[in-house]
Amino acid sequence: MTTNPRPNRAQQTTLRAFLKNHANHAGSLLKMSIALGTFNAVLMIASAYLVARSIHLVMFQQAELATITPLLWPLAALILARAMLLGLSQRTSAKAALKIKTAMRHTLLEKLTLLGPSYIEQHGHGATLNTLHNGVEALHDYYANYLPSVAYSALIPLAILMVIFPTDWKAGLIFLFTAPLIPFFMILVGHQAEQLNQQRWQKLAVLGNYFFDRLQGLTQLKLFDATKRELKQIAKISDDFRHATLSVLKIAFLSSFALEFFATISVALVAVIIGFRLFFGTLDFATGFVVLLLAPEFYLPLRQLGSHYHAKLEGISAAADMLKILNEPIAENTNATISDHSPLKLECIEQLQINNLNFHYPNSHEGINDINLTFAGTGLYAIVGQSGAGKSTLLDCLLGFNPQVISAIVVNQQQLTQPDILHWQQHIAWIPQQPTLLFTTIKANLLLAKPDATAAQLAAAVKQAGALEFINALPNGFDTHIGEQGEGLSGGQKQRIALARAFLKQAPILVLDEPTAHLDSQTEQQVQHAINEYAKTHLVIVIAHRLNTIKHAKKILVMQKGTVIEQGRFVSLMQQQGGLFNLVNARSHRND
Ligand SMILES: Nc1ncnc2c1ncn2[C@@H]1O[C@H](COP(=O)(O)OP(=O)(O)OP(=O)(O)O)[C@@H](O)[C@H]1O
Repeated sequence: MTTNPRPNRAQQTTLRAFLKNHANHAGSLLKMSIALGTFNAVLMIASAYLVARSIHLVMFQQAELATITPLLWPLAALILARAMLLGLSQRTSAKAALKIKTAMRHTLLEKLTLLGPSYIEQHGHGATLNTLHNGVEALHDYYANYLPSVAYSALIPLAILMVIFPTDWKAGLIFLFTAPLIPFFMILVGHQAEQLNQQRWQKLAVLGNYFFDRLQGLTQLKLFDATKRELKQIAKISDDFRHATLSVLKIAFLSSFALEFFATISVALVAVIIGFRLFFGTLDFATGFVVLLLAPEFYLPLRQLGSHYHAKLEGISAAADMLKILNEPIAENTNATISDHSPLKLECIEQLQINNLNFHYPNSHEGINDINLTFAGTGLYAIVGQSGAGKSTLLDCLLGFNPQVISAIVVNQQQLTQPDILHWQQHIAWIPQQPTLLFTTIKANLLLAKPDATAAQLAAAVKQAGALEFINALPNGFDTHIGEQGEGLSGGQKQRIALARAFLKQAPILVLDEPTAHLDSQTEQQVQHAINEYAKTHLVIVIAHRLNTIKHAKKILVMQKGTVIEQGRFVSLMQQQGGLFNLVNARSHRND
């Protein structure tokens, strides 16, 4: 995982512009929320006038209840309207934030899909998850609270000044000169707080990566008796994070205290001056009382801006991580987007070609070179080679996980482009070495491939994968809940569920990585038979080690050091005594 240095001034401007641009996803909702909030403030000013007038009538003109009733009714209506406006405005801004967060997650996921799994591996699953989840969540307060409060801090004091100046210009002047104190102090502490908050986010990303890694490898850590050591390390990283959080909180408390202090002093100053003027009779009670009622309301939006300043810091720090993902260049065709409207036409696969495929991992010489292959629409193709020969890399490129080289793939004479990737992937069923099974029932896991599958289709696919017997033997059959990553099932059982899911999808291309690795010899035969049957009508590409798989292949592709060194049928390749011959011999020696 890499850590971001603190963004400089130009980058911060970019981050603010980025957050502002994203507000456009719910621009009208945000504007509506601000308009409702501002209208609420206008009603507040009107109710202050009504309250002051009523009290003035009662105290100085001994007015009866009947005299002030015409003032009290509108006052009650104003109070009710204000409560409704406040609720509506908050609801609208929350809705806007939700819309923006959804759009942001969508944009990030699209970009991550384009960048492929290698980007996530390089930057850490925990850190990426942190950006996608905590980062996007941190934007909620930014859009729902901070942005509206920026608008209120300008609009509401302005509205109050507009009515105070004609009423009592001296009080207006006090408001005018004390108001800037609050934003000034906020900017002063904000700079330091921004830096500390950025550091806090970096520490959170490190913590996320560390937790994710250790949780995944918990069993192995236990076996190596390394849990205590790791716990110490986790405690240390958590402590670093705690210190970083406390530093931010210290600044936040300090700034809130200062803002409250300035606001209170300003209100007190107005109150003292009004008091003196009332005492010396240079001001009438109703005017003085209106000013006193409006004084706290004048500073309230500025105080709220101060209390939401933390949301701004969080938003900016989270945006830095997001922008890093979104600005990550894709080697070729950087303007490409993933589209649901791919021009690719694929009713069935007649031919699949890989032309001049060259791929290298970022900052590394490792990868695959000069791959040129042709696959027919049906048949079993086996990819073999020593560990590190480039088999998985080749499959990753074929599956569109490395979008920058997608144009090397030609299907039915159509060259793929980046917008085709999603559409292309829908035509492939893929079973990696460790297939993903979700924390739900077996049935739900199977239906992921074809949500509308009938019970008969489900049973047929499961039977074909040799999984029907063991699923039926489970206490709840298809409704048995399995843990995360298929916890509660054996390796072979997980593999067969994944296979059944692939069969259910009936994709024209089935790609498998070591499909029989975890199976006993009887199940291996069953599964191999099922794969061979599927290959009669579909294209099956498999990374294979077992002789059984290789022998039945229509073509074997032998890889070495990132290139395909030979290809052909088993018997002829063995007769050539080349790469495959050496591999088979080395393996049989190992087994001896
Ligand atoms: N994310 C990565 N970053 C950098 N290099 C990588 C990455 N993944 C793989 N490699 C390198 O690329 C080469 C090909 O790896 P690949 O995983 O494709 O081999 P393989 O034939 O599938 O190996 P195995 O049979 O052990 O799974 C190896 O030298 C490997 O070290």
